[in-house]
Amino acid sequence: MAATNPIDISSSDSELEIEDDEDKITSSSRPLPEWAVKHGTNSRGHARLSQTIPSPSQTQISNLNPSNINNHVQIKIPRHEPNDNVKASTVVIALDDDPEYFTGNGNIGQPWTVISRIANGFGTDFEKLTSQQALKRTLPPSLQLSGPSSKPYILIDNVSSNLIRDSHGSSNLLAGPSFSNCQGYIGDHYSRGNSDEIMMYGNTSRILPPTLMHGKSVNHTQIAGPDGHAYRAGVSEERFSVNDERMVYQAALEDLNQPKVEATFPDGLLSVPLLRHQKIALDWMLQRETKSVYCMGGILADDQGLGKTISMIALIQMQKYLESKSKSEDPEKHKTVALNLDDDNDNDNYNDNNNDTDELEEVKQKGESDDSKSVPEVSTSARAVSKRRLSAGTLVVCPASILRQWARELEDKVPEESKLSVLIYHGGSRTKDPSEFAKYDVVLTTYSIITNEVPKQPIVDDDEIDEKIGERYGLSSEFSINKKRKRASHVGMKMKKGKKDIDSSTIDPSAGALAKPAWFRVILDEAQTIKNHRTQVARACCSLRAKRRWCLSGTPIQNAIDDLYSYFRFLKYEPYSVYTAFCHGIKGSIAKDYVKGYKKLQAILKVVMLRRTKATLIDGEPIIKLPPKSVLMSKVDFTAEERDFYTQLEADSRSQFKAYAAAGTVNQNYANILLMLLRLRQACDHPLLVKGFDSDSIRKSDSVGQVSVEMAKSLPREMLINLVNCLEASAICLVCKDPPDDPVVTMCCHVFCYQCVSEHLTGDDNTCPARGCKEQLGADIVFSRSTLRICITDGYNGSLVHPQFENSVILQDEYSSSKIKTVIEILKSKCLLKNSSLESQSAIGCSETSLSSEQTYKETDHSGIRVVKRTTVYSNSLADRPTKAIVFSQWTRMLDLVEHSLRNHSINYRRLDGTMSLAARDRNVKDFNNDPESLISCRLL
Ligand SMILES: Nc1ncnc2c1ncn2[C@@H]1O[C@H](COP(=O)(O)OP(=O)(O)OP(=O)(O)O)[C@@H](O)[C@H]1O
Repeated sequence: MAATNPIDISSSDSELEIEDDEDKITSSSRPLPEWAVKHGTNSRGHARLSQTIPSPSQTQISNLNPSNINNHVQIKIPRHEPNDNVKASTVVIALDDDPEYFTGNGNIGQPWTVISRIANGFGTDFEKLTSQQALKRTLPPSLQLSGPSSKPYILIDNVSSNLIRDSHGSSNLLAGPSFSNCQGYIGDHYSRGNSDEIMMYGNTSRILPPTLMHGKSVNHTQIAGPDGHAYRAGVSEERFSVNDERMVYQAALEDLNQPKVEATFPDGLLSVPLLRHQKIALDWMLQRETKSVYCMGGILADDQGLGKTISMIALIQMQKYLESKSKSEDPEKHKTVALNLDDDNDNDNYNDNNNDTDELEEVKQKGESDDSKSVPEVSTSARAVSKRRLSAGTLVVCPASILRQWARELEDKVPEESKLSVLIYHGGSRTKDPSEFAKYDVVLTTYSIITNEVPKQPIVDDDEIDEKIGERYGLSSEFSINKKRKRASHVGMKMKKGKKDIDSSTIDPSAGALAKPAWFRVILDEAQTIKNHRTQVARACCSLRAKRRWCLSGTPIQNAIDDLYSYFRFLKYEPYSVYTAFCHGIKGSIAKDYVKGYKKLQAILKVVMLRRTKATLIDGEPIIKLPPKSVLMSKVDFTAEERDFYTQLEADSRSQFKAYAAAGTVNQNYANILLMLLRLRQACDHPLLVKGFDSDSIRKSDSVGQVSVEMAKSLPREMLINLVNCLEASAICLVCKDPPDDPVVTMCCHVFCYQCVSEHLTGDDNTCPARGCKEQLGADIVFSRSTLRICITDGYNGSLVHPQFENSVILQDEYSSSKIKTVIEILKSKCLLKNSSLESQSAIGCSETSLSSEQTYKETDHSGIRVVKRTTVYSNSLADRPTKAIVFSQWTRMLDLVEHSLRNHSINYRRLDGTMSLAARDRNVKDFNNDPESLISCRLL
């Protein structure tokens, strides 16, 4: 959720530095990076390099050049968001290389994102570019080098919505979607997510339509909707890259003719007024829910921070309001409508084949008789007339990190008189009785719980179809379609078989409570979580029985068009919810003629998707007015000692690499080489990070790492070896079913992504999430590869610290590195000074001005007619509010060191990291937002 006027300061490699290095990548004087670029790509076009370390190869490479040590600080002053809660502006500080920080986290259409990913995916392509070419293609115009700049390290970008997304507010960035994105970024972006993206580019050799060719101007009237203005955010013709399919697709997405009708929203249902674009969204959603014959729902794909949550809450409230109105006006009619609402057409067979009908009926009656008075109106209509199955209200599924945020929004944005009853279905003590759900208007739960409790739809056997689509460029379309036809019949058979499977799996006795009811509405927040339709989470979500279905996502397409299939499947958007139809109707059309294909896709999407960005105009006015955002990057110099340390580390790394090369063991040692690169980056943050820990144990040193090292030390060597073998043999995480990111193995020999299992270490439910395993988990019995290896090799910790530095002061906890010192200086200058002056102002009676106000004004349009326009004006008096700061790093060990300095300078802060329980996170987020005591609260991500 948002805050105002964040100032974002991140230290990282600057793009300028990265680009300057391009020539050097190909130079023989850079053997290590050259290898990293070449060998970092596997046979599928994935960059192994990026799967393993959290930074683009170019970033790593620049670290090896002593003249180009990445020790920069970037300062961004982004815009503020509409947030009635906002009491402060925010400073965001990134402490380590974080290309995401420059690129956003995967929004299509962000030029940096796209092009830097091309560079990752096609290391060789990138190598072929001269540094100037690369620079031109990579940097937004405002950042391109055209002669000496008077402000070489000050970047100002008022366009990038991704950056805004990253910094659009305290709670949003820290506890909300952005926090999860941040987590997802570390994991997804650099391992599986990034790989998929690279795969997409690997298949991409298409030429852009003429209108979108690089260097040619785009006729906006051709790509914009009939209203002539919409959806050009981040799409600048200068920025299009040849061969960039995603850009074409972005343009197509933004060409959707968006609705403009605003819903009339009764007073008293929300405690804040809806913004205009939210009223439009509400009207559109009501239409989708009430007027469409099938697929009652859709994808609300507004940009991050535009208020999708509040729009959905408005929808829930509105529907409840309409229903109670209709009931009071015509009770008979209401009954008929209610009966229809119970008709869950995608699972009609459910109870026909269901031996549990009686049981469900019993449960239903129990639910009704137990507490009929407390049953909310909204779900009553669906439930009361159900003769066949238990019904419940709205189910919201979201990542655990934003579960409380949803609860807070439902609490804060709904006035007492119209309160919705909300159940947070999470934690070990959650109810097992499905009839409980019927008592609530809204049930909030997480994707992990859905995955665990809901039987999965069968996987679509699509590999060969995919291959054919991928091969299409080399084949005549006829050949490829014929081939596909054969496959289609095969898959069709499978799907039919699958339908039976669904029915039988739905009555799976092991299914949890969530699988039982027919939900009135299911909302998937951060719906990109299900983008891979093969994953368990996606298949479980698709099995949920619901009348109305919604996907919320600010980044509806992250990797490829295939992402859409998963949404269509969930939404039951026929015929594209059937994979063969999706492949033939959408992918096949694009393969045949991409211009027509994308137009067709636009039309298909238009039906079910509403997307606006922060630059979207309504009647010529931006839907949201934000103050400018500034990005400032400053360079931090090492002290002499730090520089010596880094130079020595680099020299050691080089000679180690040469030794591998001489022995012909580069390939076998690629992980170690990546580790060396990682350590160079860490050395830029604080030399202590390099000492004594391997990469992943550093990241978890304050939680899983240290306690598990202690435990691992006490285990017999054979057991350790067995655990390492388990870890290395397992290619997928048992929770997300993707290749594990930050893999860890439990004592019961189950392998997970660290992030996936961490919920089971700190949450209420601490049983092993592997199916059928009931082991109790704890941080002490979850091991990383490096922990196990350290213990197997009798304490060797992989430290690359040269003996001459063993006792150096820079390797002490108390030592404040140059980067940390700079952070403290920035905090003091941007926050402390300003806030103390504010304090004195308020002492003499200055009042805080309101954040935003609806203003009506008259202006003359082109035809000379006076029109009345409304706009929301956000106060520019941000200077009047205290500034808060967010400091983030990808290494928790670094956060420890920053904390140390914050304490030394008596700076009040709260910490937030992925290892904390939801309750602890929630508490800290609340403190950060509300604590009047703190001049600054820094949350360390
Ligand atoms: N009409 C409104 N009045 C007051 N505050 C609002 C309004 N609309 C949105 N906000 C606030 O703006 C912030 C961002 O909204 P929200 O988190 O719902 O955006 P979102 O589109 O869901 O973002 P994301 O994609 O990151 O989840 C929240 O703090 C929300 O409370």
